[in-house]
Amino acid sequence: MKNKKWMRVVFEFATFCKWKIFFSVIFAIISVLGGFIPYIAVYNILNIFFEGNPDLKDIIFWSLICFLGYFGKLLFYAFSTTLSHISAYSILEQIRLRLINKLLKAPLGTVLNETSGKFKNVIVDRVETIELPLAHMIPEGISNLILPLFVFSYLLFIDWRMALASLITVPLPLILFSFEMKKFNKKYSDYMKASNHVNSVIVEYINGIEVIKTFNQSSKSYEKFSDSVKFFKDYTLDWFRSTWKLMNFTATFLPSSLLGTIPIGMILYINGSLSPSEFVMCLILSMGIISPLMWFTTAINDLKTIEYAVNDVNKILNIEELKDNELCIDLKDYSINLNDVSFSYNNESNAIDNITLNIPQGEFHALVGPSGGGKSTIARLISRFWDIDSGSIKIGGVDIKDIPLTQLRNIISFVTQDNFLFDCSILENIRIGNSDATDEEVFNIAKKAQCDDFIKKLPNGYHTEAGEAGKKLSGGEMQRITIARAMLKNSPILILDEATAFTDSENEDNIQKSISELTKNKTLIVIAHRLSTIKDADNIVVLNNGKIVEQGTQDYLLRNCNLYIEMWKSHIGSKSWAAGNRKEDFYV
Ligand SMILES: Nc1ncnc2c1ncn2[C@@H]1O[C@H](COP(=O)(O)OP(=O)(O)OP(=O)(O)O)[C@@H](O)[C@H]1O
Repeated sequence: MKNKKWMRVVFEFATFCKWKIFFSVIFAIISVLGGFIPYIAVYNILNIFFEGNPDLKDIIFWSLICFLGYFGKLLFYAFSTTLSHISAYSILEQIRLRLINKLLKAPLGTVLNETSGKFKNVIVDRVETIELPLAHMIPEGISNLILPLFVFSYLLFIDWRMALASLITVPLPLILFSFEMKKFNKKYSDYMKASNHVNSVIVEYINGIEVIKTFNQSSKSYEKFSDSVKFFKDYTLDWFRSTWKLMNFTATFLPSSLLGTIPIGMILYINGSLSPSEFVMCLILSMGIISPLMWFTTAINDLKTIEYAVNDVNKILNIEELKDNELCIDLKDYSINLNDVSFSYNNESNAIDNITLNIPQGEFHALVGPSGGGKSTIARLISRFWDIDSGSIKIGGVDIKDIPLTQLRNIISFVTQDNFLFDCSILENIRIGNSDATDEEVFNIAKKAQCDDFIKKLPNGYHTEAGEAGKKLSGGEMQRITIARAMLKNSPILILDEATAFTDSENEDNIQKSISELTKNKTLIVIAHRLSTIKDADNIVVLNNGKIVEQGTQDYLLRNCNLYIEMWKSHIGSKSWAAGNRKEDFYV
């Protein structure tokens, strides 16, 4: 979807419920007609009185007509608003489904690069702001536009001079209002910026509350928070102050049509060109023209709200999707080949520079090197979080761009240090790895992943909710649950990105046991800072500044690669330091 105008986008989403919208419009028009009937009835009742000798039957008859008109108006208004609300919520549902679908099809890297708060803000909050105006636009817009037109036409029919007199208060506020509207777009855009800033500061404040308290930053960060809240209040009040005189003048002067109809009506009545019933009727009708039109002053604001929300939605819908294939491809094996691969995140410097790497099926390869060397980037590119800029990445001899994304996701398991648990039971959290797995299979896998013992100790065992359990689980235990999940998935290629990064040695031991179960007979890529965890790898690739410095077995690297030797020494140093300076063998 290119940068379409926001109204077109709304219409596009509205097409699938077009009949509901159509009938909402029809019912709104019928409701307006119903609302117009009392005017006719009142005119007739007035005539009966002014003609003298009023007949009670006629008055009751027109009163009933009046009542029926009101009843019809309310009934069809209810039908119209019901349909318009159903349509609005259906449109919201469609927008949200399209957004979620887009996040699935967009490059994972692009999604992860954005803060989750931003997506949540658009998908939940901004989309919600569309509902109210959208649901009320049809019934209220139609009745507030068509009813005054009918009333004005009826007024014209009774006496065209009184019809014009009823508009006497319109020109001045309209001219002043149109001047004010010239500034509206800019003011609204600044208002939205200030509002978004407050939102982001609040989200940052809540997300970072632990750091704020730990580092005793409460007064400083509170200042940032209170400043932005104050700025928002000041801006909104300034805008309000700059317009309140005009708005109040418009709100009181514009609907005062009696200022025109009473004096002109008096003159016409005295001249004898307006009967008493026509005079009274014109006064009543004139009061029903302008007030409904005042609704459009608030509708301008509502339209802007929709415009901004739809534009935010559009930004997400415009994210370029990864090209995908439908048909599953036969792969000869699960080897991985990177051939002359280069990739840059920002089109400036290459995070990965002309990397060539062959990982035969079933082998264990490790990526090591200083921070920022490109280890995680290689892992993400093999999983196709992003498409590479040049070269090729093949699995089983097939370019990963030609492998359907669902197939690629099935053959690769990516275990990172972010142990995300969904808000469901531990059992279901593990079952995410394979939704067809039976409870027994989940229990067995949990045993292999060294999870069974601690899960059983939770209040409801495997049925404990992850949120409740999360507070009682250590980082290492959560890690083993995600490893169990990956074991259940049982995909032929495994990527472990710093999987043991933040665990103590006791936990590391358990994790190592679960990892060795997980990795049996798999093509394995491990990114690790703890070199002891990858010392048995078939091949260790040392990366620095996006390039391969050297590769080989641990023995080979300890003899030939200075960078690896330095890394190994510092690893051994930190290990022995952690163990109370007990010197360990150089080869652990
Ligand atoms: N999402 C991103 N957007 C932009 N640049 C990125 C992104 N992720 C990484 N980089 C940059 O790419 C380069 C390689 O980063 P990468 O995360 O692959 O290194 P690494 O070797 O895994 O580092 P570490 O050991 O610290 O995790 C770095 O210069 C980093 O700043």
